[in-house]
Amino acid sequence: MTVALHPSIDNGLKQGSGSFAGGTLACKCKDHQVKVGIKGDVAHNHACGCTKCWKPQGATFSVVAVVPRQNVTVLENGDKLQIVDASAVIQRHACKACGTHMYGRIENKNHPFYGLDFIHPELFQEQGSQAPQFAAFVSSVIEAGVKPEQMAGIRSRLKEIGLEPYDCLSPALMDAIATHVAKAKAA
Ligand SMILES: N[C@@H](CCC(=O)N[C@@H](CS)C(=O)NCC(=O)O)C(=O)O
Ligand SMILES: [Zn+2]
Ligand SMILES: [Zn+2]
Repeated sequence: MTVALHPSIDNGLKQGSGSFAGGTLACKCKDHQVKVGIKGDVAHNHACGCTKCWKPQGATFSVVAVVPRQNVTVLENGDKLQIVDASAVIQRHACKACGTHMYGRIENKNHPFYGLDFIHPELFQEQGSQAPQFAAFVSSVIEAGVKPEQMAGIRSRLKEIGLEPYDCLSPALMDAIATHVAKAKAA
C-alpha cells in the first residue's frame, strides 16, 4: 500500500492553470459555511508536516500556500471564525464549528513573511490554483504520531510525486528568511 500523504496529492500533483484568477475558500460545514474570497493565484504552495497546520481527516500533511494579506476577504459567516492560538507566529483563523483553518495571518510587522496570509488551496471551490512545489517540516510528522521507521517510505513517496522533502522550509524560503534577518541586523 502506498503511503497516504494528503488526498489532494495522493494520486499525483494536479498542475495549476498558470492563470488562476482567485476564488472562494469554503469550510467543511454543511450549512452556514465560512467563505473567504482570495484574489489571484497562491504562491509557494507546499505540503507541510508540522503539527500546527490544518490537515483534513486522515492526512499526514497539510497543503498550504501564501497570498498577499490584502487579497484575503472574509465573505460569509465570519462570526464563526476564531483564532486557534493567539500566541503563535501565524494566527490561524478556524471555523469554530468544523475546525477548518480558513486563513493564517502574521501580525508581527518584523517577521520575514509579514504581509502574507497562509491558506489551504484544497478549500477553493474553483480548480486551477498553483500545485504544491515542495514538502516542508517533513520530520515533524513524527510529532503527530508517525513512526521514525516510516520516514524513509514517506520521503520516497514525496519524491515520487515530485515534492522534494525538506525538514524546515525550502532553500529558497530559508534564504529569503536569512536575507531578511541579515538586513534587519545591518540596519
Ligand atoms: N516541529 C514543529 C514545527 C512547527 C513550525 O515551526 N511550523 C512552521 C511551519 S507552518 C512555522 O512557521 N510555524 C509558525 C507558527 O505555527 O505560527 C511542529 O511540528 O509543531
Ligand atoms: Zn465550518
Ligand atoms: Zn506548518
